[in-house]
Amino acid sequence: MSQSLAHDLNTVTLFERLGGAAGIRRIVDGTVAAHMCNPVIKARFQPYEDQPERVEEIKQHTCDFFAAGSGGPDQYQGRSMAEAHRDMDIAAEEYEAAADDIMTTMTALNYDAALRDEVYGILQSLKDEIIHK
Ligand code: HEM
Repeated sequence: MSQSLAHDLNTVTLFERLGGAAGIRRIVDGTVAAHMCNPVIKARFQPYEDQPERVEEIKQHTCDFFAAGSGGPDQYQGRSMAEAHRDMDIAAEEYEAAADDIMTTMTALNYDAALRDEVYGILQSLKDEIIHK
């Protein structure tokens, strides 16, 4: 067996370890629900409460973003992170609150600490594109 085929057979992508599209959807649903009651950032998301179609579109884009970035088959069709968040003036404290909501949701869904740390590292790598400087 060639080296690269052996490698492909042994590599389980992050997408698969997150439980594929269904796992990512559960994380995104739980995280959006957590954002809606997180005192640091809820004001950012509450205006969308009466726009269920827009919420669904944002959730779909977020699912695709994580799927595309973790080795899944989906294409991301939304805006770049810098473009989507540029005009929001997001503070570092808000960024940490959003990342905490993702970690809390992953804990509630029984993802282990190693997987949570891996996702947290990816989130940190996006920070500069999202917060206001
Ligand atoms: C690593 C952290 C984050 C990721 C990966 C992320 C990801 C995304 C994605 C994929 C979208 C959809 C873009 C589109 O539909 O074109 C989005 C939209 C949005 N994000 Fe984030 N985001 C992050 C952090 C934050 C933070 C910290 C806030 C505010 C506290 C925030 C507030 C929003 C809002 C309000 C929208 C809707 C924008 C609109 O309707 O135009 N995001 N985000």
